[in-house]
Amino acid sequence: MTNAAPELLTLTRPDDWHVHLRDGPALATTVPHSAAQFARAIVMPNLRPPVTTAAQAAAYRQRILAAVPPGVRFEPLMTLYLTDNLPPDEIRRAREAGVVAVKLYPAGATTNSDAGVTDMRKTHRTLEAMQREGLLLLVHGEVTDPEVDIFDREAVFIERVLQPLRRDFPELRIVLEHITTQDAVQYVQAAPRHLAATITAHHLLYNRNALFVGGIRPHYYCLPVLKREEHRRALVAAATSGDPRFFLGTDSAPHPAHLKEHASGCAGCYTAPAALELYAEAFEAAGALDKLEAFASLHGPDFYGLPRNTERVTLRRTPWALPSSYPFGQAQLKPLRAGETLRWRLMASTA
Ligand SMILES: NC(=O)N[C@@H](CC(=O)O)C(=O)O
Ligand SMILES: [Zn+2]
Ligand SMILES: [Zn+2]
Repeated sequence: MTNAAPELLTLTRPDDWHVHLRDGPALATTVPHSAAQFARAIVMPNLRPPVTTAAQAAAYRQRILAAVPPGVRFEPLMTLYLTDNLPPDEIRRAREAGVVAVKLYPAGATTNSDAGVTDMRKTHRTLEAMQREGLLLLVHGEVTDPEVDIFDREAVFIERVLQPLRRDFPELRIVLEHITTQDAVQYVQAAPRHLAATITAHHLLYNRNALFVGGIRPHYYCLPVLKREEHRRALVAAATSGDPRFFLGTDSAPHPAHLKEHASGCAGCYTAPAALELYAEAFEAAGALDKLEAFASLHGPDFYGLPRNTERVTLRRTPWALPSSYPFGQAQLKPLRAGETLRWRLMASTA
């Protein structure tokens, strides 16, 4: 196998179906990184305050576009943040403004989720409107019940929240974001239709040991938190299986380095600058580089009902050192694998 491994890997230009670009001066760092890697990205709405109206989404989109480097094609796909009182009327306005999806954060589940949903029943009329207007529901799938062990919160969410939700809204298209467990893989595989999942590069590459190698390592801390090796293996098997219900979503989630290296460090891994390289590493380790294109570039647009990209990109097997940090407004931003050598490198894309 290894001596047949390719030096170059060319694929349809990929998209990122889950990314945090943040706002303000952060966009000068995050947007060029994502635009160098991806043609389109589903932009998460967990700003402060969150993006809850069509008008806010349209304005945020313009700020993102203003940060795209000249000559680069990058299309931000906008989302709204579901709250207990997002009016059903806003869904039609959102669709007309080009918003493609609404994001469910259980209140308190993750970064900037305090405005999230406290009780699903409060959202039912809005979910009906989404089902009618064809907007997707994107889900941070963890319960917040402090009685539930943090490593079980995804599995419990599926049983307590997702299962009833799918029964009540059978025509709603749902993406279970950044899945981390074998339970989630099996649940998605068992669903006949309208359910898919994104998988991050870091959950394909690491298990929970990575958080504690030689001391606590905050740059490996994200939510949902890394899980046991058996779960990582289930994610790799799903991503490399060719099953169209699994596709790429980096969940690249930048935080200033001083707030990650902190007594109460923020959750989120910044992977955008080398996202495709990290996925290639995970697929290569599984002997499945031939499955990367479908996962990274084909399954996502197919599920969202959007055209596939026509440009191609090339990855080259050549060692290079990832920078140890980037400027991030007044702060520093440390990517996952800061200063380390990567095996693959993305070359410029071609038409
Ligand atoms: N993944 C994370 O750990 N953090 C994300 C939020 C999220 O996607 O849950 C963030 O916005 O920082
Ligand atoms: Zn999340
Ligand atoms: Zn996220």
